[in-house]
Amino acid sequence: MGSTNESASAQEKQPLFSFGIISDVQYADIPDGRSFIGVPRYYRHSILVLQRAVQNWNHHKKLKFVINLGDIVDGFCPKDQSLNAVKKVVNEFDKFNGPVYHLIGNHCLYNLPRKQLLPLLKIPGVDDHAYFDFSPIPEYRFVVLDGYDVSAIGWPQDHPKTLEALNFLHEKNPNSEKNSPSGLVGLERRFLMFNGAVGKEQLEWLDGVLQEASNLKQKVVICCHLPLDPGTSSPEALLWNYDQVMDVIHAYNCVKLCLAGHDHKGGCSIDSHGIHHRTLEAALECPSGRDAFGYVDVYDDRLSLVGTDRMHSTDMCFKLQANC
Ligand SMILES: Nc1ccn([C@@H]2O[C@H](COP(=O)(O)OP(=O)(O)OC[C@H](O)CO)[C@@H](O)[C@H]2O)c(=O)n1
Repeated sequence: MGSTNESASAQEKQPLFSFGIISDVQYADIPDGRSFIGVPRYYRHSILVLQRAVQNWNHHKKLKFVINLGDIVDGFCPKDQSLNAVKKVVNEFDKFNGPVYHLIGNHCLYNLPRKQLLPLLKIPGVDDHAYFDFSPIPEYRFVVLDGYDVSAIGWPQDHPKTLEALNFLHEKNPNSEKNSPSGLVGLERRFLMFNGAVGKEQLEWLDGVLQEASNLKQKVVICCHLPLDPGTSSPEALLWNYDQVMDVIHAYNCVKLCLAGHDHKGGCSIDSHGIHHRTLEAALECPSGRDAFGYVDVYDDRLSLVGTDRMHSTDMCFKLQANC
């Protein structure tokens, strides 16, 4: 009897706060198409998904902020329309009655260079980097990683980061088309041009942030466009140095969830240290009338993703036996 009452009262517990989520809108004013492997993509419809998401988030009334996990405009957007397309999507996000935190993705960088993109997305990074953190309540901290810190896209062609990325790809991927995983085996299939890495300085910054969060007894949610755990993603979508990033994260006990986009089908996993990983289903892959967005209720002992339509709901307890 007691346990029934206890579980009823646990379910009635109010969240500490909630936030909205969406990923891979990849809007473009072009006809429907398909991904390289043939999955349908609805470039014009995706902005309607975003509009319905914003309506839903505003209707909720208690969402503290929204996180966009990246790729707001598709690489097939005609380049003379890129700026207007980015502004158009940002304008839709701005209809949310609260702050919106944007992450950059590869498709954003196919359209605009970092220098131009970051101010449009109001990303508070330094020196054209797109990593930052914020603390919506004293008990929680959000860490946004820049997965294209070392990357062959977005930086000027002669930039040291571009050269570092090209050298890395040359070493790791023998194909002349560096977006092709042909011949690469297992997790090596992540060494593709449309991915990137977290650089040394950013790794040191992450370590410092997690140290500080631990000292403050804060729980941490990591956000990165590129997934950080092979259990939640195809090998082709992983961050090049996901293992180095996870080594830093695993040195502390404060991280509870890693959120990602990029691998459009979505996924979830719990890693060897009990950290939840959740890759979000893409707005771009919603046919007419379908949706993929959600919000997360944050508690002191769990995070509960409430998904709409194609975005699955996921309850993420801070224990190994979480329902995922
Ligand atoms: N085998 C492949 C796959 C892709 N490409 C080309 O790479 C560019 C980016 O691909 P795209 O599928 O558009 O990237 P997304 O960020 O939307 O999705 C990431 C994946 O879902 C990760 O699993 C594009 O130009 C493709 O044509 C390729 O050449 N070879």
